[in-house]
Amino acid sequence: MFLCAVRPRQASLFRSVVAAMSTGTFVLLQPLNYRGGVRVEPADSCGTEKAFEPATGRVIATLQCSGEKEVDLAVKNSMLAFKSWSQKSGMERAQVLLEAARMIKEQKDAIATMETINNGKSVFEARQDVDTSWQCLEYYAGLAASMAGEHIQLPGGSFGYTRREPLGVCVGIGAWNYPFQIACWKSAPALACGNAMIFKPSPFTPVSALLLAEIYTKAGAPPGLFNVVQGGAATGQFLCQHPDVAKVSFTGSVPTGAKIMEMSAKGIKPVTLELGGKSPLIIFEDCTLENAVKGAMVANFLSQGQVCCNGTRVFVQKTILDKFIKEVVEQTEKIKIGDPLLEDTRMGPLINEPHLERVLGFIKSAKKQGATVLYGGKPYVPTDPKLKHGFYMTPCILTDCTDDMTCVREEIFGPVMSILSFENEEEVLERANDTIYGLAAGVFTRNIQRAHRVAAQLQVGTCYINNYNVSPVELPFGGYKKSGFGRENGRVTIEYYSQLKTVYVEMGDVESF
Ligand SMILES: NC(=O)c1ccc[n+]([C@@H]2O[C@H](COP(=O)([O-])OP(=O)(O)OC[C@H]3O[C@@H](n4cnc5c(N)ncnc54)[C@H](O)[C@@H]3O)[C@@H](O)[C@H]2O)c1
Ligand SMILES: NCCCC=O
Repeated sequence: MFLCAVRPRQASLFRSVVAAMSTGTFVLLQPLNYRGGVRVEPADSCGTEKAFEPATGRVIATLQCSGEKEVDLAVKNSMLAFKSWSQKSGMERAQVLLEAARMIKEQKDAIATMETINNGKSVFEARQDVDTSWQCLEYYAGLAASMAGEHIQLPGGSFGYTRREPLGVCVGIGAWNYPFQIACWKSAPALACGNAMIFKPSPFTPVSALLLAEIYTKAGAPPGLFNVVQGGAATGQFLCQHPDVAKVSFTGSVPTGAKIMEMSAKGIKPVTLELGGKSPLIIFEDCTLENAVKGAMVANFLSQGQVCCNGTRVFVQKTILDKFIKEVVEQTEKIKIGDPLLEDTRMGPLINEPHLERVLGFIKSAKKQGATVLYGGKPYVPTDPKLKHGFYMTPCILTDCTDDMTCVREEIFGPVMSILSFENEEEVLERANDTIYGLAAGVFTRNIQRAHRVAAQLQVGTCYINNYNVSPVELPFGGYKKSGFGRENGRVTIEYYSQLKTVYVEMGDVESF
């Protein structure tokens, strides 16, 4: 068994160590909080949490959940960093972000390996997540120097101008499905705007945010600019309720999002909420079928189906239903399930045992409600003996689904595709929009007018035309309805991490009463 104890200045050692690692060998012993530019044990704790390697079911770390005192220390430390960082020019901030992006690129394989060990997604996918992470840092580095206000001419030679200013210490709270990417997508725009950030990863995936923290420090960020506190709900609450926290950006479930908003409302803090979904994917008879099938696979089985924007309600026009089902089953049979660190694996384990049970429970209830399990949906034990306690299942295709079934209404967050049929555009639009969620949607058609007409009418934050689950950092990402508000990525996110000051300048005399 390999015991890894990596210190901040040992990044190159870390790289070679991780590159040499295989499934079933990693144990993390060093402190998991990051404050003031170094790893630290929390000053106090409110319990412990275990982090697993989903591929083997082994515990890789036991983390101390940060208590109120540790959260306060992290906030004070970040406030100090904010003082100097907020005074820097956009170009100066950009240099740090660009250097951090360069280091992420250089350490891509090591970061992806670590992510795979802690999260279970295939290393093939984890590398793509690392790419969208450094790209995000580069993107906001590019915007940092061009952030500017306006000059407004007023009567009598007086004038006004606006300054785009940072908010202060921002909190980022992450979900477990994209641990490194979420930390980057929140911190890059926050830091580019001149804020400091305290990030709390999910207790299931505490590891990769620390790699990012170390990279920021090495890239020249002042100590405390990006701190990491570990813990679960209680630690998250301490962060949201702290009076010196200026903003909370949250990624996670709808019920937790509601709590975050409530806590933030008490402190009049702006929030960004990136929440769950139950997105529709609409496949018209005039699509290119091969692309539509591939799109449905990407929309459902990426990251073992644990993706917020997955298109899990697959509406297929009746005339091509049989053909589509035949093709999608054939493609699903080919998915290689197993050790996520192997190059040709495309489906690893789910995040943990309770979640696996929950997903299997949805399939059971779908059967009870009349759906047909056409393919998969069963626990899976890989042949490799070291994987026998991992949290695997076969990808599942449900047919004969109806709009009122639980599997069609609720977010399953696992590899379960529900196929529904439809007759015409008007009908499918009404059904697609009949949900509390509004994160994403997809439409496959070769009719250009129809594609844009449908996209305009879908009540969602992102609509993919003839593709699915593509996340270029230049495009804003976020939800409508209960899938949240605020955006990540794109130019618009600058507005969510900054505030506007108006300055009035009098050029004449003050008129008296
Ligand atoms: N829209 C998006 O961009 C996006 C991206 C990824 C995941 N998600 C959603 O996230 C969910 C899965 O993630 P999850 O299971 O980690 O979600 P979750 O809501 O259980 O937890 C998310 C985070 O919130 C913390 N937390 C839990 N209770 C809290 C509280 N009372 N106060 C403060 N913090 C608290 C958790 O420790 C974790 O860090 C799914 O619904 C998925 O769709 C959304
Ligand atoms: N790749 C971005 C999607 C994150 C949602 O879970």
